[in-house]
Amino acid sequence: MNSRQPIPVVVLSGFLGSGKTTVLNHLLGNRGGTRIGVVVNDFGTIEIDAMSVAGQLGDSMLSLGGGCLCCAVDGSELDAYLEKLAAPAHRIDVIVIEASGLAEPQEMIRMLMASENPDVRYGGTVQVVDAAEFDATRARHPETDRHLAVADLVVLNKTDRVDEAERARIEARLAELCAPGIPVVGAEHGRIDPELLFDRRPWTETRGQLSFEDLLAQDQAQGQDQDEGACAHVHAAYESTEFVSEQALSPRRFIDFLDRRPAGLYRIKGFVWFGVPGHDERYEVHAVGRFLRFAPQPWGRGEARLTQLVLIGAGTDGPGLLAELAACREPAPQEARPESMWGVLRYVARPAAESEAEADGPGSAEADGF
Ligand SMILES: Nc1nc2c(ncn2[C@@H]2O[C@H](COP(=O)(O)OP(=O)(O)OP(=O)(O)O)[C@@H](O)[C@H]2O)c(=O)[nH]1
Repeated sequence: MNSRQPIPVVVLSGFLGSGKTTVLNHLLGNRGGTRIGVVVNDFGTIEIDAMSVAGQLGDSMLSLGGGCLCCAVDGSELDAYLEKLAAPAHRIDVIVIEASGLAEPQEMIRMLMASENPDVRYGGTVQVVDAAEFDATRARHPETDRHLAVADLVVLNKTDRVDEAERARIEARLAELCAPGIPVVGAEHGRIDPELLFDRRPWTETRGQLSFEDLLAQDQAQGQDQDEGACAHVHAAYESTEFVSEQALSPRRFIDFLDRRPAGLYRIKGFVWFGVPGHDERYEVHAVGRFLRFAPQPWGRGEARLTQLVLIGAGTDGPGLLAELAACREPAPQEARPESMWGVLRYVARPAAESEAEADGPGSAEADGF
């Protein structure tokens, strides 16, 4: 007989680049004694998100790349993952699924509610919203409103990138789009109170605005589209291009490539090796819309020097992008002058206190890529 309480499974969703991995890393770094199991679902086959959280977790993380978990129609794949994490040996208190930035949370909820695994139970959906991209994301993908409607908690992230008035406007809009009484928590860099997730009595127990029947009805409504081969999911409109290079990239040519990136190329993430003397770190890169950031990090011990990028966009020319990136390769990076890194260094995030102090100073908008 199963004497354990079922482990709550929380779905962490949100559009591309909204800050899901950042929230997850914050939770992992502030979990106290709580043991978190994590399932990461990367849209591309290069598991950038998984790499970004792996350091903190060891064997209580499972990653799935190459497509959206929400497309696993019968949920057996997800069930298999949850079963592994729920094994008593892991002593997990809560499982968080970081959905891909293009996932349909309703599908994941449906699968979790339909799961026959007695060791887990659906524990709610957290929807991460990028305050700076709020209107742009809704305009491009009206489906995101549907995602807000099933959320049990909304994290309005990147509040540092909007002013008070804009934040108030977004909050008012969110109150209309979410189910009544759903909390909207503002956050900078995903810093939310972990208690919101680890509470023994999760918020969903009192909300429950979405029944299993509702989800089945939604499914049937979508079924017709799917029969016709027109997947109703957001990600049907998006394609992912992946670039890997063992050769260093020229910082100047790469910045030039980024400056010219087409509007449809909505998200770039990964790690770049420039190999310029004095800058041999691995540079994590994030582009979300026109926003661009680099973060230098040390290479792992024995880690191969490599550039790995995932580019996600709508109507992008994959082979063309790959050709442009191939042209950024630099066969002799050790001969490059340190100044060639200046273009990259302009986009390196400064520590929070420093960037707050300089927020009104010259160049801060430039560094955000505006
Ligand atoms: N200015 C600012 N940047 C943020 C904040 N939160 C996250 N970011 C940055 O936004 C970028 C995307 O963050 P991620 O956490 O990778 O977003 P994600 O939702 O996991 O992205 P996908 O997995 O591609 O959907 C990174 O450069 C983060 O450092 C924030 O509150 N303020």
